[in-house]
Amino acid sequence: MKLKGLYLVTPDYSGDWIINATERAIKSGVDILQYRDKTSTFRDKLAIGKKLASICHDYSVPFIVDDDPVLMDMLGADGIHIGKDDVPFDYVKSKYPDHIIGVSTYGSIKDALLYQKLGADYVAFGSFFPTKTKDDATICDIDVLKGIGPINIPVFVIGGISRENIDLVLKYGISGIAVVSAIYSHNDIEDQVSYFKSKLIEYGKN
Ligand SMILES: Cc1ncc(COP(=O)(O)OP(=O)(O)O)c(N)n1
Ligand SMILES: Cc1ncsc1CCOP(=O)(O)O
Ligand SMILES: [Mg+2]
Repeated sequence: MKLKGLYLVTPDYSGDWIINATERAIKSGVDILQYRDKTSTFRDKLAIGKKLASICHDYSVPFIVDDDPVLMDMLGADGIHIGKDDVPFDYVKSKYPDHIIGVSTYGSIKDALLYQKLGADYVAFGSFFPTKTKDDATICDIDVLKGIGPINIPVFVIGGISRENIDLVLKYGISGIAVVSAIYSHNDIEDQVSYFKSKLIEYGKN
Protein backbone atom coordinates (compact mmCIF):
# COMPACT_ATOMS: atom_id res chain seq x y z
CA MET A 1 0.00 0.00 0.00
CA LYS A 2 1.31 3.40 -0.99
CA LEU A 3 2.22 5.49 2.06
CA LYS A 4 3.00 8.92 0.71
CA GLY A 5 1.39 12.13 -0.39
CA LEU A 6 -1.56 13.82 1.25
CA TYR A 7 -2.55 12.22 4.56
CA LEU A 8 -5.89 13.55 5.78
CA VAL A 9 -6.71 13.25 9.49
CA THR A 10 -10.30 13.84 10.65
CA PRO A 11 -11.31 16.39 13.27
CA ASP A 12 -13.39 15.21 16.26
CA TYR A 13 -16.85 14.24 15.06
CA SER A 14 -19.28 17.17 15.05
CA GLY A 15 -21.88 15.99 12.56
CA ASP A 16 -22.18 14.16 9.30
CA TRP A 17 -20.71 17.11 7.42
CA ILE A 18 -17.39 15.43 8.29
CA ILE A 19 -18.35 12.32 6.34
CA ASN A 20 -19.38 14.41 3.33
CA ALA A 21 -16.26 16.56 3.53
CA THR A 22 -14.09 13.45 3.78
CA GLU A 23 -15.66 11.93 0.69
CA ARG A 24 -15.17 15.16 -1.28
CA ALA A 25 -11.53 15.36 -0.15
CA ILE A 26 -10.87 11.74 -1.07
CA LYS A 27 -12.51 12.21 -4.47
CA SER A 28 -10.19 15.17 -5.01
CA GLY A 29 -7.05 13.12 -4.36
CA VAL A 30 -6.32 12.44 -0.68
CA ASP A 31 -3.89 9.49 -0.45
CA ILE A 32 -4.45 8.22 3.14
CA LEU A 33 -7.19 8.81 5.71
CA GLN A 34 -6.92 8.64 9.50
CA TYR A 35 -10.02 8.56 11.68
CA ARG A 36 -9.03 10.61 14.75
CA ASP A 37 -11.86 11.38 17.16
CA LYS A 38 -11.16 12.20 20.79
CA THR A 39 -14.72 13.04 21.83
CA SER A 40 -17.18 10.41 20.56
CA THR A 41 -18.18 7.29 22.49
CA PHE A 42 -16.81 3.94 21.31
CA ARG A 43 -20.26 3.05 20.00
CA ASP A 44 -20.46 6.26 17.97
CA LYS A 45 -16.91 5.79 16.72
CA LEU A 46 -17.94 2.40 15.37
CA ALA A 47 -20.83 3.94 13.42
CA ILE A 48 -18.78 6.91 12.14
CA GLY A 49 -15.76 4.73 11.41
CA LYS A 50 -17.85 2.32 9.34
CA LYS A 51 -18.93 5.16 7.06
CA LEU A 52 -15.35 6.38 6.67
CA ALA A 53 -14.05 2.85 6.09
CA SER A 54 -16.59 2.34 3.35
CA ILE A 55 -15.54 5.56 1.56
CA CYS A 56 -11.87 4.57 1.79
CA HIS A 57 -12.70 1.13 0.44
CA ASP A 58 -14.60 2.63 -2.52
CA TYR A 59 -11.62 4.81 -3.48
CA SER A 60 -8.86 2.34 -2.50
CA VAL A 61 -7.45 4.74 0.08
CA PRO A 62 -5.65 3.26 3.13
CA PHE A 63 -7.79 3.68 6.25
CA ILE A 64 -5.92 4.25 9.51
CA VAL A 65 -7.45 4.54 12.99
CA ASP A 66 -5.95 6.73 15.70
CA ASP A 67 -4.92 5.26 19.05
CA ASP A 68 -7.22 2.25 19.44
CA PRO A 69 -6.32 -1.24 18.12
CA VAL A 70 -9.72 -2.65 19.09
CA LEU A 71 -11.50 0.00 17.03
CA MET A 72 -9.06 -0.64 14.18
CA ASP A 73 -9.83 -4.34 14.30
CA MET A 74 -13.59 -3.94 14.54
CA LEU A 75 -13.65 -1.50 11.61
CA GLY A 76 -11.47 -3.74 9.46
CA ALA A 77 -9.10 -0.79 9.10
CA ASP A 78 -5.73 -1.08 7.39
CA GLY A 79 -3.76 0.25 10.30
CA ILE A 80 -3.28 2.33 13.41
CA HIS A 81 -1.43 5.48 14.42
CA ILE A 82 0.06 5.51 17.91
CA GLY A 83 1.96 8.02 20.01
CA LYS A 84 3.66 8.25 23.38
CA ASP A 85 0.43 8.01 25.42
CA ASP A 86 -1.04 5.06 23.52
CA VAL A 87 -0.81 1.28 23.59
CA PRO A 88 2.81 0.08 23.35
CA PHE A 89 4.23 -0.46 19.89
CA ASP A 90 5.35 -4.02 20.68
CA TYR A 91 1.84 -5.02 21.74
CA VAL A 92 0.27 -3.73 18.51
CA LYS A 93 3.03 -5.21 16.35
CA SER A 94 2.74 -8.66 17.89
CA LYS A 95 -1.06 -8.72 17.84
CA TYR A 96 -1.47 -7.15 14.38
CA PRO A 97 1.71 -7.98 12.46
CA ASP A 98 0.07 -7.42 9.08
CA HIS A 99 -1.47 -4.04 9.79
CA ILE A 100 0.08 -0.66 9.01
CA ILE A 101 1.54 0.88 12.18
CA GLY A 102 2.43 4.56 12.17
CA VAL A 103 4.22 6.13 15.11
CA SER A 104 4.56 9.72 16.29
CA THR A 105 8.16 10.56 16.99
CA TYR A 106 7.57 14.31 17.56
CA GLY A 107 11.06 15.76 17.08
CA SER A 108 13.23 12.71 17.70
CA ILE A 109 15.33 11.13 14.95
CA LYS A 110 16.53 8.62 17.55
CA ASP A 111 12.98 7.42 18.24
CA ALA A 112 12.20 7.31 14.52
CA LEU A 113 15.19 5.03 13.95
CA LEU A 114 14.17 2.87 16.90
CA TYR A 115 10.60 2.37 15.61
CA GLN A 116 11.93 1.78 12.11
CA LYS A 117 14.04 -1.03 13.56
CA LEU A 118 11.05 -2.43 15.44
CA GLY A 119 9.03 -2.57 12.23
CA ALA A 120 6.98 0.64 12.05
CA ASP A 121 5.52 1.34 8.61
CA TYR A 122 5.88 5.10 8.85
CA VAL A 123 6.80 7.79 11.36
CA ALA A 124 5.33 11.24 11.89
CA PHE A 125 7.23 14.31 13.03
CA GLY A 126 5.57 17.41 14.48
CA SER A 127 3.88 19.62 15.35
CA PHE A 128 5.97 22.08 13.38
CA PHE A 129 3.56 25.01 13.44
CA PRO A 130 0.96 26.20 15.96
CA THR A 131 -2.27 24.19 15.79
CA LYS A 132 -5.68 24.49 17.38
CA THR A 133 -6.52 20.87 16.55
CA LYS A 134 -4.43 19.22 19.27
CA ASP A 135 -4.31 20.98 22.66
CA ASP A 136 -1.19 19.27 23.94
CA ALA A 137 0.84 19.43 20.74
CA THR A 138 4.40 20.62 21.32
CA ILE A 139 6.23 22.56 18.65
CA CYS A 140 9.33 20.90 17.18
CA ASP A 141 12.19 22.67 15.49
CA ILE A 142 11.86 22.26 11.74
CA ASP A 143 15.64 21.78 11.53
CA VAL A 144 15.11 18.21 12.79
CA LEU A 145 14.05 17.38 9.22
CA LYS A 146 17.65 17.95 8.10
CA GLY A 147 18.51 14.69 9.90
CA ILE A 148 15.94 12.31 8.42
CA GLY A 149 18.34 10.88 5.81
CA PRO A 150 18.93 7.54 7.65
CA ILE A 151 15.18 6.93 7.96
CA ASN A 152 14.11 4.64 5.13
CA ILE A 153 10.42 4.24 6.01
CA PRO A 154 7.97 7.00 4.99
CA VAL A 155 8.20 10.21 7.03
CA PHE A 156 5.13 12.43 7.41
CA VAL A 157 5.00 15.86 8.96
CA ILE A 158 2.03 17.22 10.87
CA GLY A 159 0.84 20.25 12.76
CA GLY A 160 -0.46 23.55 11.47
CA ILE A 161 0.47 22.85 7.87
CA SER A 162 -1.08 25.40 5.54
CA ARG A 163 -0.69 26.94 2.10
CA GLU A 164 1.58 29.54 3.68
CA ASN A 165 4.13 27.15 5.19
CA ILE A 166 3.95 23.98 3.07
CA ASP A 167 7.11 24.86 1.11
CA LEU A 168 9.09 25.00 4.36
CA VAL A 169 8.53 21.26 4.94
CA LEU A 170 8.34 19.95 1.38
CA LYS A 171 11.94 20.91 0.68
CA TYR A 172 13.05 18.08 2.99
CA GLY A 173 13.11 14.36 2.15
CA ILE A 174 9.68 13.65 3.62
CA SER A 175 7.10 11.37 2.02
CA GLY A 176 4.07 13.49 2.71
CA ILE A 177 2.08 15.88 4.85
CA ALA A 178 -0.68 15.15 7.36
CA VAL A 179 -3.38 17.78 7.79
CA VAL A 180 -6.65 18.37 9.59
CA SER A 181 -7.88 21.97 9.67
CA ALA A 182 -6.30 23.21 6.46
CA ILE A 183 -8.72 20.92 4.64
CA TYR A 184 -11.75 20.50 6.90
CA SER A 185 -11.95 24.20 7.79
CA HIS A 186 -11.60 25.40 4.23
CA ASN A 187 -14.71 26.50 2.38
CA ASP A 188 -13.53 24.95 -0.88
CA ILE A 189 -12.26 21.48 0.02
CA GLU A 190 -11.69 20.40 -3.57
CA ASP A 191 -9.56 23.45 -4.29
CA GLN A 192 -7.53 23.01 -1.11
CA VAL A 193 -6.84 19.31 -1.80
CA SER A 194 -5.86 20.15 -5.39
CA TYR A 195 -3.49 22.84 -4.14
CA PHE A 196 -1.74 20.51 -1.68
CA LYS A 197 -1.55 17.76 -4.31
CA SER A 198 -0.03 20.11 -6.86
CA LYS A 199 2.58 21.16 -4.27
CA LEU A 200 3.39 17.50 -3.49
CA ILE A 201 3.80 16.83 -7.21
CA GLU A 202 5.98 19.93 -7.64
CA TYR A 203 8.33 18.53 -4.99
CA GLY A 204 8.21 15.00 -6.45
CA LYS A 205 6.28 13.45 -3.58
CA ASN A 206 3.27 11.97 -5.31
C1 LIG B 1 -0.12 11.26 11.09
C2 LIG B 1 -0.21 11.56 12.54
N1 LIG B 1 0.84 12.13 13.14
C3 LIG B 1 0.80 12.43 14.45
C4 LIG B 1 -0.33 12.13 15.18
C5 LIG B 1 -0.38 12.41 16.66
O1 LIG B 1 -0.43 11.20 17.42
P1 LIG B 1 -0.34 11.27 19.02
O2 LIG B 1 0.94 11.91 19.38
O3 LIG B 1 -0.63 9.92 19.55
O4 LIG B 1 -1.50 12.26 19.41
P2 LIG B 1 -3.07 12.07 19.19
O5 LIG B 1 -3.36 12.17 17.73
O6 LIG B 1 -3.45 10.74 19.74
O7 LIG B 1 -3.66 13.21 19.95
C6 LIG B 1 -1.41 11.54 14.52
N2 LIG B 1 -2.55 11.23 15.16
N3 LIG B 1 -1.32 11.26 13.21
C1 LIG C 1 -2.86 15.16 15.48
C2 LIG C 1 -1.76 16.13 15.58
N1 LIG C 1 -0.55 15.76 16.05
C3 LIG C 1 0.34 16.75 16.07
S1 LIG C 1 -0.33 18.20 15.54
C4 LIG C 1 -1.83 17.45 15.25
C5 LIG C 1 -3.02 18.18 14.73
C6 LIG C 1 -2.82 18.67 13.33
O1 LIG C 1 -3.95 19.37 12.92
P1 LIG C 1 -3.86 20.66 11.99
O2 LIG C 1 -3.45 20.19 10.64
O3 LIG C 1 -5.26 21.20 12.03
O4 LIG C 1 -2.88 21.60 12.62
MG1 LIG D 1 -2.40 9.01 20.01
